[in-house]
Amino acid sequence: MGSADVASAPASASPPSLQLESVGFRYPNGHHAVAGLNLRLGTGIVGLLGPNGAGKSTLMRMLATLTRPTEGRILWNGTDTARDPNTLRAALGYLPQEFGAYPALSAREFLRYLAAVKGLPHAQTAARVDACLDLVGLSEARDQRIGTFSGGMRQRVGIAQALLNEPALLIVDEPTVGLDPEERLRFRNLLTDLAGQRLVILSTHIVSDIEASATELVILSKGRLCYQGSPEALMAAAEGKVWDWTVPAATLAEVRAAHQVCGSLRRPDGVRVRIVAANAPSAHAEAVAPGLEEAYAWLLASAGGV
Ligand SMILES: Nc1ncnc2c1ncn2[C@@H]1O[C@H](COP(=O)(O)OP(=O)(O)OP(=O)(O)O)[C@@H](O)[C@H]1O
Repeated sequence: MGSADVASAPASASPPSLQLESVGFRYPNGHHAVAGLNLRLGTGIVGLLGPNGAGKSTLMRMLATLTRPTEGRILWNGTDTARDPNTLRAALGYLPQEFGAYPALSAREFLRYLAAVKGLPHAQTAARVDACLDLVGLSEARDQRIGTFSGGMRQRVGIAQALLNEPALLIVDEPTVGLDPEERLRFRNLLTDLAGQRLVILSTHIVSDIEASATELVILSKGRLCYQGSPEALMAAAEGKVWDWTVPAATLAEVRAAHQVCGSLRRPDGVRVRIVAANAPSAHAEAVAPGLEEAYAWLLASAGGV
């Protein structure tokens, strides 16, 4: 199988459907980390965004069937994942936040080992492993020990292992943490290539990770859904709420204390700040078209969830 086939052809022929009905999760200490989530997701790249502690990892672990919701139901193609986790697991590729690869093994050895653990038919393993390594751009390095890899290369090994079973559902948790800008860009492009007929759920608190790729956004704040929809609609909702204002450098601390500043740029005539606010912070401030980062900041500010 060529790499293009690997990229575009998940195991299941029918389009994926993931449905959450009033899903919640309460930790044993009583902390309600996720509450009342209703979602319907199909093919595409879903960016799951939220500030630290919003409940993203808790949700990802429930979606990956590592924990069960303490409230509500998660349905994969109509099957309740609490009653029958194996239907979803057979279709799942998962790259957790902490991905442990064995540094003493080569990428190829490691993937062959995982293919055996995942129960892939032995006759197909060698070709499948090489196709997955090819897809993530590690063909040339496949016989090198993982211990010698950069952070970005290790993350690509993580994606390759998640693709072994041709998943219809690919879940990736905070994949770009610790990567340099070039590796981040490469990783983002890879995820875009992988979308095809899959549902890819990418959790992050970094807006630029999903800016170019997400077809849909799911935004959590304090365990609750505060937005589901397209990036374009989120930006449209912030229209007229983003301001460009040049202030004297000496007043910057004061401006930061009084307003929500989501960017600043030093200029010879002062500091140009980007502010999200319902009304103009000054008669000298000018409304500008919101970027996704600013629209996200506006949503969180207006939801009181920053
Ligand atoms: N084992 C646990 N017991 C109790 N509370 C927990 C536990 N794990 C996480 N939490 C709490 O649940 C909430 C959601 O945590 P979670 O890790 O899901 O958030 P997150 O959005 O993934 O954040 P981050 O981006 O920091 O990983 C947080 O308030 C966190 O402190």
